[in-house]
Amino acid sequence: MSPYRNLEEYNLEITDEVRDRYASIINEIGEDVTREGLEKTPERAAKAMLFLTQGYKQDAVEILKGAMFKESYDDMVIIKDIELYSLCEHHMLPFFGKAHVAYIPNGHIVGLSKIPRVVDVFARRLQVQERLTHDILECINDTLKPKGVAVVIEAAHMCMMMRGVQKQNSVTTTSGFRGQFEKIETRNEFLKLISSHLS
Ligand SMILES: Nc1nc2c(ncn2[C@@H]2O[C@H](COP(=O)(O)OP(=O)(O)OP(=O)(O)O)[C@@H](O)[C@H]2O)c(=O)[nH]1
Ligand SMILES: [Zn+2]
Repeated sequence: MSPYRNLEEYNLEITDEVRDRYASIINEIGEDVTREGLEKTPERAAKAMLFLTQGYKQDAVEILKGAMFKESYDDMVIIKDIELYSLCEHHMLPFFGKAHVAYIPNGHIVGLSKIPRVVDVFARRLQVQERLTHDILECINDTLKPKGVAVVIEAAHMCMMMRGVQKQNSVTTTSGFRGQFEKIETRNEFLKLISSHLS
């Protein structure tokens, strides 16, 4: 089953303007938007773009606040290998990979599923990988107010693969650390755990 819910569930509506602009682009590149295979493409493309940028309409703080529970557990919580798909703001081409997120609770834990949801809220916007990393980091830090938070993102950028420099195997890693993760031992423990296949 697809991990993604359908568009209707998100209550997204495309506008005629977005659809018509996709039609113009298709014509401009030398295609015939009236031929059978392309007839519905402007609408599909508009829907896809709306889906991929739905993060602008979502509130990551509300998502976290809705599932914070008082709990005295104060060791590291790691959610690793969260798949993410975003769009680079320079070319509007995908970059995709994995996010690894950890926090050390400070009186509250958060529903586990909310961390990947927060990743999606910020990933489904026009982004650069660095800002995406910090958006996730600062949102968790400011809302949950943990003793520490860490975010690592590893991603491949289609704008570097399909075009431009055309490098197929380069992966970009970005990271951010706050609170106790600024201490080298805590940071190293986190980095060791996300690179382990057993954790
Ligand atoms: N730092 C950063 N750069 C990114 C990201 N996504 C794409 N880029 C880069 O954005 C830059 C835009 O550079 P420009 O020289 O203005 O654009 P360009 O002529 O299309 O560049 P090339 O990709 O080198 O052909 C490129 O170097 C991309 O690799 C990202 O998430 N973070
Ligand atoms: Zn790009």
